[in-house]
Amino acid sequence: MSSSERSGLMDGKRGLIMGLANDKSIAWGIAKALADQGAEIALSYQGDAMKKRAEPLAKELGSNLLFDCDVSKEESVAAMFAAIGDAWGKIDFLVHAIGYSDKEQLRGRYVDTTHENFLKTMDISVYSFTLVGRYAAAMMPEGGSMVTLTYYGAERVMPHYNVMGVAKAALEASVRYMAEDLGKENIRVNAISAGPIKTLAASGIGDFRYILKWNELNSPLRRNVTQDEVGKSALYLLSDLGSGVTGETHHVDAGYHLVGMKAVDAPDIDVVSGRKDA
Ligand SMILES: NC(=O)c1ccc[n+]([C@@H]2O[C@H](COP(=O)([O-])OP(=O)(O)OC[C@H]3O[C@@H](n4cnc5c(N)ncnc54)[C@H](O)[C@@H]3O)[C@@H](O)[C@H]2O)c1
Repeated sequence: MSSSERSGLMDGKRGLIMGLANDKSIAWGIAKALADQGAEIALSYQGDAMKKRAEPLAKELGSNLLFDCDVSKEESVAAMFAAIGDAWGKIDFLVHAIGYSDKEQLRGRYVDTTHENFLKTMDISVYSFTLVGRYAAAMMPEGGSMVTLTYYGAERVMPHYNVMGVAKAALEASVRYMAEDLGKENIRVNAISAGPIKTLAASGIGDFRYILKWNELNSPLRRNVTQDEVGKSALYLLSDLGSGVTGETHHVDAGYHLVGMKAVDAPDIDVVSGRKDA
């Protein structure tokens, strides 16, 4: 949706979007879609390396609430929410677009996942949503809406997704439990299951170009989705348009999740070239 189609769906709403790495981030696609509709946005990134990319993006949105927050440290999360509380008092929405696993283990066999990486992956990719959801809910006295990002590798085995698939399955389950816990407070909790998109995090997954090409050739829409399309779906879930929806995992993947086997008209491809000459 361009600003010319602005309908003010998010006028008067304020919230936090976590997981900004650069302008390819899904967090950025969502931030743009919400800002276009009038939302006031606080943003978070992690670590000095991301700061120089995050600062101009925050400026572009006119946001002066930009935080360096490491979700594996509760004191970092607490400090950020305290600062947002000082500035705004309350919030209406939260976006969690954060995931992590050692990229050496996003190839090869799942069964070889180390204990250390299993725990770290679960901490950053699963527990952190529960943690920030708890802090955010405390700042939503009149209700609100939360969205996290997941992937089809939670439901089916995907090449190289390994421990991230196990983590995303746990994340989707935690969305359902959080939806029940917070529903009585008029807080909705949903996940968007996005199709593959070329981002910093995705580049750590083995053979990602092959996965991208396979989805493009075999999804019902015969293409991949964009960060802007994920942004538009997040707008639906975070605005009043999604008022009756909670506990849902909503696929924004050009329909790939319903596919059972290679499309008859799709060319076969190989991992090395990305596409085999028939
Ligand atoms: N790109 C895809 O193909 C795709 C598909 C489905 C779901 N997702 C999910 O979307 C979300 C956003 O990823 P993205 O693809 O936009 O990539 P990205 O690299 O732009 O974003 C990932 C973010 O996670 C943050 N992060 C990692 N460890 C952190 C920590 N300890 N504390 C705070 N932040 C931390 C990074 O700083 C980064 O901003 C992730 O949950 C990812 O699994 C991505």
